[in-house]
Amino acid sequence: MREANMTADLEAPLPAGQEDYAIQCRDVCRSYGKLKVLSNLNLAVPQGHIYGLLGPSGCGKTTLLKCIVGTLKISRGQITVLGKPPAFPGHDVPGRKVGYMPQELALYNEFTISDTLTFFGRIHGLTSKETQARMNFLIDFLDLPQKHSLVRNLSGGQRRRVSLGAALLQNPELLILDEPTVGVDPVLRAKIWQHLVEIVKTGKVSVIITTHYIEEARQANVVGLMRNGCLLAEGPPEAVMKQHSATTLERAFLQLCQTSDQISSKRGSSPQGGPLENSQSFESSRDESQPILAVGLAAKDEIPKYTADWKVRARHLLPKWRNIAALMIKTLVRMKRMPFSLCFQFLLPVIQISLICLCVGGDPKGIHVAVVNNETSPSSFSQSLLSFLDNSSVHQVPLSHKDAFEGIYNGEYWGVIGFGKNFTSYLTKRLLYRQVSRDVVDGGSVHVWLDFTSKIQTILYQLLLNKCFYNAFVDHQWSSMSYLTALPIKFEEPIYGSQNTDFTTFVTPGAVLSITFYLAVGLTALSFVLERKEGLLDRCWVAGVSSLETMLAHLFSQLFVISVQIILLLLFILLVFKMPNEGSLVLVIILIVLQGVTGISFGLVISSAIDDEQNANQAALGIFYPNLILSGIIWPVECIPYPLRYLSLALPQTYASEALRCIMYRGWGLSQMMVWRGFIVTLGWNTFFLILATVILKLRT
Ligand SMILES: Nc1ncnc2c1ncn2[C@@H]1O[C@H](COP(=O)(O)OP(=O)(O)OP(=O)(O)O)[C@@H](O)[C@H]1O
Repeated sequence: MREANMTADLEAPLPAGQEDYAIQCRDVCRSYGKLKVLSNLNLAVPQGHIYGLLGPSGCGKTTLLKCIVGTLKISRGQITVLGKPPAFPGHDVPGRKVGYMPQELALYNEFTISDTLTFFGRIHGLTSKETQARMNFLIDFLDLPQKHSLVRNLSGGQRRRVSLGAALLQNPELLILDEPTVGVDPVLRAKIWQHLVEIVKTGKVSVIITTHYIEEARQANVVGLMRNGCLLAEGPPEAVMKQHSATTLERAFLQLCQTSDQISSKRGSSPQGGPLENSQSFESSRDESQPILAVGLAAKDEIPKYTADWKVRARHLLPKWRNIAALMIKTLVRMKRMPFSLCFQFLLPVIQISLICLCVGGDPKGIHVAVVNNETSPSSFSQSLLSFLDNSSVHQVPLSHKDAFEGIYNGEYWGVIGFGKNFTSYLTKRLLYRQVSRDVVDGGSVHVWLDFTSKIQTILYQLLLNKCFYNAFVDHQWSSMSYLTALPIKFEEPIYGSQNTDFTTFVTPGAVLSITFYLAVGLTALSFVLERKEGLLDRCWVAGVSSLETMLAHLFSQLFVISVQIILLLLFILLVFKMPNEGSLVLVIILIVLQGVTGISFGLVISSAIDDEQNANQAALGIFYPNLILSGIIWPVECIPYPLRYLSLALPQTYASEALRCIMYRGWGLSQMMVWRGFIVTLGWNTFFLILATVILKLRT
C-alpha cells in the first residue's frame, strides 16, 4: 500500500529505457576544492546486475558511490538511481530501497549486533518479527558472533560483516557496497559473492560493489575500470579481458592503464592532438568521457529533467516520527550502556550550583588583621568595640605600631586597626559636645589601614567594620542616642527582597541558566562531529533519516537529560540552599528548560558546522567566558559600558536571567515586561539556532 502511494507520488512514469538501469551517471564531475576527483564520468548499472567498480586507491570510487547515494553533491552532470535523482522528493532513495555499506565501519560501538540491526530495522519500517527473522539469517550467513556481543568488542573483520549485515537487512532493491570484503577470509568472501549472485538472479536487485581484490570481481556481471576519476572501460569481465587478450582481469586493467598513460603522454607531446596510429587509434580518437566497451546505450540516453509537485515536496519535508523514535531509542540505549557517564551528567549541575552557592557571595572568614590598641583599660571603648568584631571573620592580632605595619607591608595582614590612647574620652567628647578640636575628632576615630588590592574583600571588610560599629558597639553603649553617630540617611524596609540579601542570591538565577545552557551545549556539541567522522550520519541519511529528524531526535533525547538535571538543580537551590522563590515554580521550570533547549540547539549548530572534535570543543569553550561575563550573571549589566551593553542585551541569557530573578525574587508573572521579554528572547534564539543547525546539516549532507 505504502509502495503504491509512493509510486503515485512520483510525477511521470519513467521514460522508455530508464527502468533498465538501476544507476545512470552522465558527465558527472566532482571536486574537493581544487582537486578534481570525478571528471565527466559516465556509468550505467543495468537492473538486476552486479557492477564491480574497480580502480587503484584514490581514483575516486568512494567519492562516486557517495555521489550516487546523495551524501555528496555533484558539481556537474546527472545521476539517476532507481529511476530518479537521489533525494528527489517522494523517492525512496535515500530510504529502504537502498542498502549502503560505507567504507568506514559506521557502527555504534556501544550497540550490540542485535541493537544495530534493530536500529536500522526501525528506520526502514520493518516489524520486529521481520527484523528478527532477517537478523537470524544474517548472523548465520555472515558467520557473526552472538547477537548480544557488543560491537566495540568485535574484531575488525567481524565489524565489517555487521556493517554488511546492516546494508542487507531490509532486502533492498539496490545494494551499494564500498569494499565489503576487506578483512574477510576467502571462504566468507566467496560466500558473500555467491549470495550477491543469487539475489541479483531475481532481476529485482542490483548491486554496485567496489573491491581491491580485482579477480573476485570476475563474478560481477559488469565491471567498470576506473582511473583518475574516469572510467577506462566498462563491460562484462570476459569481454574486457578478451579485448585486451588478457587471462586475468588484473592484467586487462594493467594494460588499460598503460595504454591510457601512453595516450596521455602522446597527447602532451603532440599539441595538435591528432589521431594516433594503428592499434592506438581507437583509444586516442575515442571520447575520453566514454568508457571502452560501454555496457549499453544508457550512456548515450538522454536523462530527462524531473519535477515534483508542491504536495510531494511538502510531504517529503515533514519529519517521520518513526525515524525520530528510532534515533531517540538509539541515544537512550547508548546512554544506558554508559551509566557512569550518565550519572556524571546528572550530578555535574548539582556539583556546580553547590560550589557557586557555597563559594560565591559569602562573608570573608579568618582574615588576619593587626590591632594596634594604645588604650590599656579593659573597660575602654576600644576593647568593647573589638569584642563586637565577628571573630569567625576577623582574626585579631594585637601588635605594636611598628610590627603591625611591617606585617601589612609583608602581606601578612589585610589591615591594621588602630586606636589612640585617649580614644574612649575623645569619642565621648565627640558625641557629647557640638564643637570639638581636630585632635579630639582624630583621636576619637578608629583608624583603619587596608590592603586595597582585593576590592571585594576590602568592601566586605568595610561593611563588617560599619556593622560592628553602628549595629553593635553604638547600640550597646548609647542605645537611645545612637542616632548621633548615624548618617542622616535611612534605608526603609525593602520593596522586594530582604535587608540580608547577599551576592549569592543575585548570582544564583543567572548561574542556574548558565549551567543548564553550557551542560546542554556540552552534551550536543560533539554529537554530530563524532557521528559524521565515523560515517554514521551519512549512513543514517542514506537509510532515509532527514536532517530535521536527526535534529529533532537529538533535541528530544537531550531534553530528557536536561530535565533530570533541572529537577536536581531546583531541589538543591530551593531546598538545600534555601533560595527564595516568590513566583510561579512552573514559570521557573519552563524558563530553565527553554534555556536548556537554547544550549542544545546551539550545540547542534556547532556540531553541524564543525568537523573535528578539537575545534568543536574550542568553539564551545570559547564562547563560555564572553557569554558569562556579558550576560550580567556575575556583575550587573548596568555596569557594562556602551556599546558592549547592546551586545549583552542581545545575548540569550541576559534578559532570561533578569526574568528569572524577577519571577523568583519579585514574584512577577508573564504580565510583566521584564518576565515575558526573557521568554521571548529565549524562544527567538531557540528557533534561530534550530533552523540554522538544520540548514547547515542539510547543506553538508
Ligand atoms: N573529504 C575530502 N576532502 C578532500 N579530498 C578528499 C576527500 N575525500 C577524498 N578526497 C580525495 O579524493 C580522491 C579520491 O578519494 P576516494 O576516497 O574517492 O578514492 P577511492 O578510489 O575510494 O580510494 P580507496 O580505494 O583507497 O578507498 C583522493 O585523492 C582523496 O584524497
